[in-house]
Amino acid sequence: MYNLAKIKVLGEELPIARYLLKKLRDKNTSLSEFRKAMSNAGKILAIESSRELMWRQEKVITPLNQEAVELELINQPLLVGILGAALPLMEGFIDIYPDAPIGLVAAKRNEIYGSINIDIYYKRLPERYDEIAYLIDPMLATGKTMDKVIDELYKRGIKKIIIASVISSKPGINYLLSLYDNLVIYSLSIDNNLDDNFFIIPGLGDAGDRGLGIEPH
Ligand SMILES: O=P(O)(O)OC[C@H]1O[C@H](OP(=O)(O)OP(=O)(O)O)[C@H](O)[C@@H]1O
Repeated sequence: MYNLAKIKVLGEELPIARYLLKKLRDKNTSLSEFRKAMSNAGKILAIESSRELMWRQEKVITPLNQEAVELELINQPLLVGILGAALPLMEGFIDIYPDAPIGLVAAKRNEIYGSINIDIYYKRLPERYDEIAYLIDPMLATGKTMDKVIDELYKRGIKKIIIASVISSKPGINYLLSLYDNLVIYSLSIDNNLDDNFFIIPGLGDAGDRGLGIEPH
């Protein structure tokens, strides 16, 4: 099913990913613990997906005046976060890639006649960026928000998009795969279903409300 795409589910191979998912899914997790777990999820997503970026060898001289050859990024990836749930997850990415430029998009999901419509109401993206972009959002539910933002990124010259999410739904991934054949997706978990309100189940609830500490109105 996922022949041309690359999908990495970190919870299948990294115990720490399951440990973070336990914290994030538990409805009794406090705000500070939730944020910490999100930020750590961002770090492991950033680290595990570093193989998707372009690196060059670079020589350094150690304090013992010895040469060592290690790696440096050829270009910084653009870190694009979808507000507001992505904020604590972005923190982890920024820790790992402190020199990376940041783009922000805010999107609202509107339910109309039993389906979801996306309204992008804020965009702070470069006019052109001919490099790799991360698309960072803890939840990939129907996939419609990501679809809108992917479109914005391709219009700006982005040549490869790495989706980084904490929980993705099977229907949401299938929706994106039906539209794009070259997606790279890193997620801590893939959950099977969406409920009648298009929330991922079992999921972790509303990642925006839980990570920001308020319900908007
Ligand atoms: O895959 P989709 O069905 O498009 O849904 C995913 C979107 O829903 C959540 O945001 P939400 O609408 O709750 O906004 P918030 O982050 O501001 O709370 C989530 O953070 C994604 O942005």
